[in-house]
Amino acid sequence: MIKVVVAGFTGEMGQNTVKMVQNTSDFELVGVFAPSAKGKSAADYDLPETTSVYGELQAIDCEADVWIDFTLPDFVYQNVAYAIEQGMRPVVGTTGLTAEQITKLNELIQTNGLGGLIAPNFGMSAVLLMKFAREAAAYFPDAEIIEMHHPNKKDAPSGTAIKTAEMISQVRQPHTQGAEQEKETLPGSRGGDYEGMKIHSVRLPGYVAHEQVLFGAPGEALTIRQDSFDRQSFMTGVRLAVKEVMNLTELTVGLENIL
Ligand SMILES: NC(=O)C1=CN([C@@H]2O[C@H](COP(=O)(O)OP(=O)(O)OC[C@H]3O[C@@H](n4cnc5c(N)ncnc54)[C@H](OP(=O)(O)O)[C@@H]3O)[C@@H](O)[C@H]2O)C=CC1
Ligand SMILES: O=C(O)C1=N[C@H](C(=O)O)C[C@H](O)C1
Repeated sequence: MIKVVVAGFTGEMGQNTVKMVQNTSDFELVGVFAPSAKGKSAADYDLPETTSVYGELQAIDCEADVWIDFTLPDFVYQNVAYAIEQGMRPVVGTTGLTAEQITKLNELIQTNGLGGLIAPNFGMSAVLLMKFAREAAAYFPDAEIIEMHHPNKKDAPSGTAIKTAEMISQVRQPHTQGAEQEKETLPGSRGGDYEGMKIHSVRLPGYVAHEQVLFGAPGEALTIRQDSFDRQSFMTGVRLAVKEVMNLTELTVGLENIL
């Protein structure tokens, strides 16, 4: 039995994750954490009384094997560091961790003899989009990324878009795209810049999580697109990560590394 804590359990992803944990026979939901849950009980959320409900990070004292984090970019580092110090293996979906923070968390994991997984996207369509984009970029070095999400998303660009750009940059020489003397008459029109690639973030009602990578070359173009229409699309990956993290001995980044 793998004992699991879900941090961010009241959020969009947290609610889906709680259901997944409860519906997976070899997982046990031993704790849930969200600031708004301070002073609340399991009964307030229709959770079994064996599930501890926490509203403050430092109060979390339950014995657990895995910490699943779907919180917010501003708090994920402190949450995951605490979880590792409590002996839990992090499965991190929350985006926004810096390279420096990831290095520090990996050192903490090594010190505590654990393993962990960070995945900017647990969806198979997104994992494949990033792999295909890296393959295409070797032949089409001029690319722009458009990510589209629901209007409640706090960070831009998405972690998936940044990971996509990072993977493309493994096979692409940094270079500017567009006119040498281009002028933005409306600031921000050309989007964010990653080694000369442009990244654009769309936030609209009706969208959940979507990304397309546009490649252009003389006389031709290539577009690769993924769509997550429902957050259920992430749950297979999260379930796999919880099982596989028990065998990891370092902090692994990217779901593709455990497929
Ligand atoms: N890797 C992946 O596949 C995916 C990653 N994500 C990422 O997951 C994160 C969450 O997304 P989403 O569920 O839509 O966000 P929501 O805004 O719906 O939920 C955020 C959750 O974080 C909690 N929270 C707020 N502050 C803190 C804190 N200080 N410590 C702990 N928890 C806190 C909220 O609790 P409260 O009730 O107190 O407000 C809430 O439960 C984002 O970073 C997003 O990019 C999203 C989808 C897929
Ligand atoms: O905030 C979201 O919803 C999502 N965030 C992740 C990201 O920033 O890449 C993953 C997915 O796109 C959904």
